Amino acid sequence: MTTLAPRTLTRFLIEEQRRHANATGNFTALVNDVRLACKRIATLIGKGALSGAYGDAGAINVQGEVQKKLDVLTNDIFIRTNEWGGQLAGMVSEEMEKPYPIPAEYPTGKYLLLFDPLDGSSNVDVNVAVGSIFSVLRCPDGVTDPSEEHFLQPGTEQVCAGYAIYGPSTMLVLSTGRGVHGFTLDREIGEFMLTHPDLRIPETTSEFAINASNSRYWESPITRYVRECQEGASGPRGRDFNMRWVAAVVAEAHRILMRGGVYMYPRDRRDLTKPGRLRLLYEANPLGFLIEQAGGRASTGREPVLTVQPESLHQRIGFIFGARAEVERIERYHRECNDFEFKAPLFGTRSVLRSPA
Ligand SMILES: O=P(O)(O)OC[C@H]1O[C@](O)(COP(=O)(O)O)[C@@H](O)[C@@H]1O
Ligand SMILES: [Mg+2]
Ligand SMILES: [Mg+2]
Repeated sequence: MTTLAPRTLTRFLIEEQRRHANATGNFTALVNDVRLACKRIATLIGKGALSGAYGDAGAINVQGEVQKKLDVLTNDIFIRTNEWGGQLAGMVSEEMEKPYPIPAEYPTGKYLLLFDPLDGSSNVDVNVAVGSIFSVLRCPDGVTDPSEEHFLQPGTEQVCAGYAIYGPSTMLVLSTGRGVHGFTLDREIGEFMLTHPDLRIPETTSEFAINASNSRYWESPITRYVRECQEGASGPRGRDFNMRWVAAVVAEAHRILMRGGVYMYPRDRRDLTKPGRLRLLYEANPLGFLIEQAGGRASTGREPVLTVQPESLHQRIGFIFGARAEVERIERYHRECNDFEFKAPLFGTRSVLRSPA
């Protein structure tokens, strides 16, 4: 009697590596370290209130948000697990104002790692799913000590993107630019097993996600889209829609990769200094990369999110993603809407596909 070769993340990475004749194994080692960071975080989160790490850390991060103890701890886990291996030239995190340089005692490598170590951290204290989101970029040639400008690459440049979700089970979902693959952590053997190969997002959906408490700040294309969904079978869409809101974009992205849907955290008028809620470099870009790789669409409402030229490390952006036909409809509503908000120069974003104005 024989057993089947296990379809593990290790095997997936080695097979990816074999596809590249000149591969050094550095990228494989990098994803291995990210995986270890996610397993460490899964263990910590899984202890719940027993971890002793619930509650606020007593500090404010660069976003002006109150840090949770777990924000700080998970950031430290990402840093410590990834800094020593020799694959990275630097890191950027939601929780650190400046890029993190690799300490002099360790060798440096050719990749940049950008991450949100704990997404949806307000969910932790109520035992609802949270996750970690990461993006891998190439460090520009000849740069060994990258500064902010070297991280400001559009999402199209990502070598790899992924997330871990710490829910009823822990999953790691990633793409190296050849589809999106989901791995479930088998806690007994400590390995991620390929359980969801080649994820695809259905082109249409009857499920949308938006924080409706912000509706008074929305721009008219979003108001129109949501109103038409709410009008259901008797409205212009001719069918009923369902709504969800988990308050963790990683969990929303995961649901959409699993069963479809559309997510909106659009630019709005709540705070004109913040053109959107989500962060471009370590939330929208990696999740947008996965969504596009799964056949969906990721947009600001006005342009593909992956083509936006970043202007700062912690830049926020309107983010709309999911079922391709729905996102294209929302983009059309933005084109059709001619009100003054649409042209507000305050929100200018530069796209690599557009010549600068
Ligand atoms: O509180 P709101 O407006 O519902 O915002 C929820 C959004 O904020 C975020 O939680 C931000 O992430 P962090 O927890 O990493 O700061 C998103 O994941 C989520 O979609
Ligand atoms: Mg986040
Ligand atoms: Mg976070």
